[in-house]
Amino acid sequence: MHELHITIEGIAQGGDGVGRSDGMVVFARGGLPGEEVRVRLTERKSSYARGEVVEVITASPDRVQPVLATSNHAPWQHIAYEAQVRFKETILREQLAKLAGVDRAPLRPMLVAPHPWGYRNAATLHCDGSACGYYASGSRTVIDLPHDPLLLPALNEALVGLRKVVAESDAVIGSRLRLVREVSLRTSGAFGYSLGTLHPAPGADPAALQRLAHAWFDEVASLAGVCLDDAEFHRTHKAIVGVASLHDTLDEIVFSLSPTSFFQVNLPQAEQMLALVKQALEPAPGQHLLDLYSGVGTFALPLAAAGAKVTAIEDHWDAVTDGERSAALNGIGGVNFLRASVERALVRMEERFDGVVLDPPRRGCHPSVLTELIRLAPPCIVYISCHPGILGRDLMPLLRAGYQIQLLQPIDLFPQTPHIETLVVLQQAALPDPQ
Ligand SMILES: C[S@@+](CC[C@H](N)C(=O)[O-])C[C@H]1O[C@@H](n2cnc3c(N)ncnc32)[C@H](O)[C@@H]1O
Repeated sequence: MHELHITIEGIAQGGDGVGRSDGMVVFARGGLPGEEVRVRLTERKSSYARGEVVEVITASPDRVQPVLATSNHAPWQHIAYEAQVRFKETILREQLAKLAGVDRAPLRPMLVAPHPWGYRNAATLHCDGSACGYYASGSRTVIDLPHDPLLLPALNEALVGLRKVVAESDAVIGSRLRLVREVSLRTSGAFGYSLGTLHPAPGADPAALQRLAHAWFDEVASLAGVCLDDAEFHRTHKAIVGVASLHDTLDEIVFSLSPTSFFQVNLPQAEQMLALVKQALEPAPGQHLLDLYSGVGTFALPLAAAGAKVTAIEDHWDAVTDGERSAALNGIGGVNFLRASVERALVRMEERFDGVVLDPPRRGCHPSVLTELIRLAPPCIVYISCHPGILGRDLMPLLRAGYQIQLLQPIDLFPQTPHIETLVVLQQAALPDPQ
């Protein structure tokens, strides 16, 4: 493949270094601003090209020795943590200026992570029969990863146990990791135990899966259960052995969590985010709040615990069941979960809400959701986004409708990766004084 010698001038959303060659923009994976690099091209279009840095000729002072030899799931591990934070702030500022025309917004400095490694409480690893780890950059080749430094220690303990069982008991299990195409792990920081889920490979022998689950469970003392992802019945995750759900705490609320429900992976940082949501919405008796894309009620339950009535909308079956179970477990009465898509549920709503939390998946909101929100006209909206470009796109209609940004707070939920989480507090502009 063709190679180029370029100087990296900036950093793009997504994390690649950006340079130029003969007027063409080059996105260089692994390059840092200020560096002179040699890039091997992997894709070439008329106006831009993409490639991989294969040699750093002049290194940036922000470059550090990577912890892992290769890794697609920690693509910023070669950047010093302070510089990661700086780059994320720059990308966020640029994207909001470009896509939402927001250039004088009160962008606060990033809330940095106290633990830039060893923070994740959940992960899904791919298995291909001999390797268990993550995909290599831009391919479906699984890179074997015996120890993942992004994970909480209990999850690495579970992974070590799985490998030992597979290595030692090939005869018992029958067919090594080819039995499973993925392994999901979730651990409870509060209670110190974990849950494993096996996603079977096509045609995997059910009896061998059972033997693998039991052997893994017996090997790792902190595993409270091993579940089977039953792809034919998406809504159920049966425990092969032990329990099929786990408890963890956030804001002193105990959450019941099924293997597939979304839950924040970096809980110390999620606590900071929740504190900002509560500060913005000031939940109190007499208020009615709306939590859109509510998951298991990460925001809805603490807001209801503070006395507000909360309507929570979420379309994932298990997440709603988890939310309802957690409300009962904590004696929180004021929350009503609607198991529905936000797009469909909002159209039918007529109530007046005192505030809204909006935490969509990476793709952001369907335009109709923003139109309906504008119709409902809550005085305060807290938008939580994991993609600055999509955030810029979704802010546009809200700003045009008269909302103003009160707070723009990036929170580093995902150190060692280019993912950028941002919390935006929007207030309806005051109506003109009739005098
Ligand atoms: C980024 S997560 C946020 C969950 C929750 N707010 C939290 O912090 O844990 C987005 C959630 O939206 C849900 N979701 C995705 N699309 C949806 C839709 N169209 N309608 C309702 N829920 C949806 C997903 O299942 C997921 O639980």
